[in-house]
Amino acid sequence: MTTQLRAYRETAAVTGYRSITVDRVSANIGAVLGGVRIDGDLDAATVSEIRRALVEHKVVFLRGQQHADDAAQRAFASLLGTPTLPHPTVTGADNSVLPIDAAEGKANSWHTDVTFVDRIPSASVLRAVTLPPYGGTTTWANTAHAYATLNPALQALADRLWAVHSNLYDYAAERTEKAIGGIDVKEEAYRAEFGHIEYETEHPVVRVHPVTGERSLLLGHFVRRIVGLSTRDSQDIFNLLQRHVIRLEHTVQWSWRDGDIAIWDNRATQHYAIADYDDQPRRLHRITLAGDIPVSVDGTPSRPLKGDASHFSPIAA
Ligand SMILES: O=C(O)CCC(=O)C(=O)O
Ligand SMILES: [Fe+2]
Repeated sequence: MTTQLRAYRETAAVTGYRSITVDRVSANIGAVLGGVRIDGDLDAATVSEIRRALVEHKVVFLRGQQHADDAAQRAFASLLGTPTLPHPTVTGADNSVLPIDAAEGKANSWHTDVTFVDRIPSASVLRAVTLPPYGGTTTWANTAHAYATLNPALQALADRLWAVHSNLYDYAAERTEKAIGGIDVKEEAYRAEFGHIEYETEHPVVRVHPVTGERSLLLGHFVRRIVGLSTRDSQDIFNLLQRHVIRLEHTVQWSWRDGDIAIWDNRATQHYAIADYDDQPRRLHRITLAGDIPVSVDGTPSRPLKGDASHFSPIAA
């Protein structure tokens, strides 16, 4: 355990939670927070406890926030971090609120958000707007726990690897899957917009968390290849590590209800939105918080290779 992590854990253990309640959903990831009604006026103690619960449990859930609209969500998110463009290429009606709408595509593939740029978002705040009558759960995996439970020999291997992440990941493979049900025209347009500028960044496969000092595996569906390996070796090593990240014991699955909000630490998680609700409408609104450039175990920062994402910087809340 690093000194940074030990110090962090000791502080957390001594102080406990006073302003909010924190109930684990499972052993390794996820907690429900109580005693919070979101708006822009939460007191500093509550905000700092929410932040702490977030880095400790990786994804936290708030229930009963039916009063919240986009403005309240944005005001709340601004207390936790700095809202940013949700994505360097996707635009929306309001550029800090990203509608996640089934009509425009389904995120049913394991990923960490926006890993193809150097400054990966630190966290996201996702609010249920329209839910299907069945299905439509979201699953998160704890990538720090995944690293911690890897065999030490594999940890040592992963510590030395770097991966290239790109927004032009294998859409063709996705299409084959989609072709079974036919390709939605709007979805095609969304994909065209999403991929119209290529971004590529080299990230360490193991990043050190800037708050807790924990090591975590940085992979997911934007990975194109592992640096220096042949295509086959690259695929095999990716599969070996990615399979470990998404072991069910490392995950939590959330059944959305009206008024729910999920907040995840995008520096220590992957997620997957399960597409098991047929053609029922489903819509959530996401506010994305700016993050910093990952660093490897020896302190080397990620390197952008293609695409200028310098505009992908904090915007005014
Ligand atoms: O639809 C969901 O539940 C999550 C979608 C997603 O990947 C995201 O909001 O980043
Ligand atoms: Fe996502």
